Amino acid sequence: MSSLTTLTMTEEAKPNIGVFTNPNHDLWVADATPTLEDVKAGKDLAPEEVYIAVKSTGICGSDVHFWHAGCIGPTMVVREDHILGHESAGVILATGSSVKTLKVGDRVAIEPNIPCHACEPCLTGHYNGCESVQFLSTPPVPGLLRRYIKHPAVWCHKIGDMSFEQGSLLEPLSVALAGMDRAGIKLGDPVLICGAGPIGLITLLCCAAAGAAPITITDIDEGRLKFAKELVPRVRTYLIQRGKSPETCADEIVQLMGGNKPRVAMECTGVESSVNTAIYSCKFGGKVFIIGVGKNEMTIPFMRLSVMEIDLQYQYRYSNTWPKAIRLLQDGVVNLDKLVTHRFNMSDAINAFKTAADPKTGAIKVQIKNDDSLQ
Ligand SMILES: NC(=O)c1ccc[n+]([C@@H]2O[C@H](COP(=O)([O-])OP(=O)(O)OC[C@H]3O[C@@H](n4cnc5c(N)ncnc54)[C@H](O)[C@@H]3O)[C@@H](O)[C@H]2O)c1
Ligand SMILES: OC[C@H](O)C(O)[C@@H](O)CO
Repeated sequence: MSSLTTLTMTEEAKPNIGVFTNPNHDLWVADATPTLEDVKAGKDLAPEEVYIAVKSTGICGSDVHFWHAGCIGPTMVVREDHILGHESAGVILATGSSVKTLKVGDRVAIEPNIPCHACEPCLTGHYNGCESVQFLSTPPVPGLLRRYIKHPAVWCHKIGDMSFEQGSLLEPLSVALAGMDRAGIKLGDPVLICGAGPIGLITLLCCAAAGAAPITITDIDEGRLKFAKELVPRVRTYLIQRGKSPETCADEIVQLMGGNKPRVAMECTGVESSVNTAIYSCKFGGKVFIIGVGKNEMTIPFMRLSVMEIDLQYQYRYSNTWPKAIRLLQDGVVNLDKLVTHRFNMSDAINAFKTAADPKTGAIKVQIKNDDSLQ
């Protein structure tokens, strides 16, 4: 049996809506499932599932990309009406009969994946490699930009009294933490971060917390570099200028780092020239760790990697990072408060997306709130 409190539903009793895109690059807000009636009735709730009132959702660059480009790489393609969003937190409205870990009213962050729990990557703990994962907001799986969703309880993480906004930022923090873990960044490592978007900035906060020194961050946008400096005053910033070769940029970055070549370059743009700048910057035996996603094929300086014994390593989403991410926020080791620059109501989602997509707005992380919970 599922359970539901009247109190929560009175507060939440609005019909379900979602933020959609389609192959024509339209963006609109319309009715979505599950319906309010189904949620109220606890209908179709499997024993291991919960209904959640989504309170706050961050817009990710990939949401904008699905809207503007209709795809990410050759496999993630918008082929029909599609709901966006995968950075969310909310409140439990109902629990399925076998759910023991969550109760109605619990505040949770939603890990937006449903792996199969049966394939080799799942069985060896690397569920980000699940061969049949349903990743919410990657087509054709509908995303979280809705008022209500149904999700397996096991992929909901209790956030205590953390704000819903902070809860939703656990998703990009998870991306950065997966990178930190596998890149093996240590106290005193000289580190280069390429790209000062949300992922680069959160990686910067993690590198600073891990004691990397010196740290340099690059971007083509001066505003984003200024933001990075306000976030972590000790970071050195390097503006990538059009027409400068990756070799020249790399030389200037190493000079800026006092002659210290980075042991690790965290690549957070997915842009070919930036990947190459990272490769030319690194020390002998260093590592270029690539979080950014980009073109299907790229030209990279193969022999530079070879003669410098530089490892090239990649990241795909995350696994097992959320409990760690929650601890880091709760203990103040990483503070993401400043990242949210703009807030919109769900009914105003179109303007939220326009703001997130326009570099002139200075937006870093745009949040979409449910109408009754604008803070
Ligand atoms: N691997 C994963 O699992 C994973 C998860 C989340 C995001 N991503 C990817 O990580 C990347 C960063 O995400 P984001 O949300 O911060 O994106 P974003 O687009 O907001 O940030 C990218 C930043 O890179 C800057 N940039 C562009 N070209 C550059 C260049 N040549 N040199 C230096 N900086 C340059 C942009 O100005 C921007 O500030 C994206 O490619 C995103 O798709 C990957
Ligand atoms: O953080 C998760 C990423 O944004 C997704 O993998 C996205 O790039 C495609 O769904």
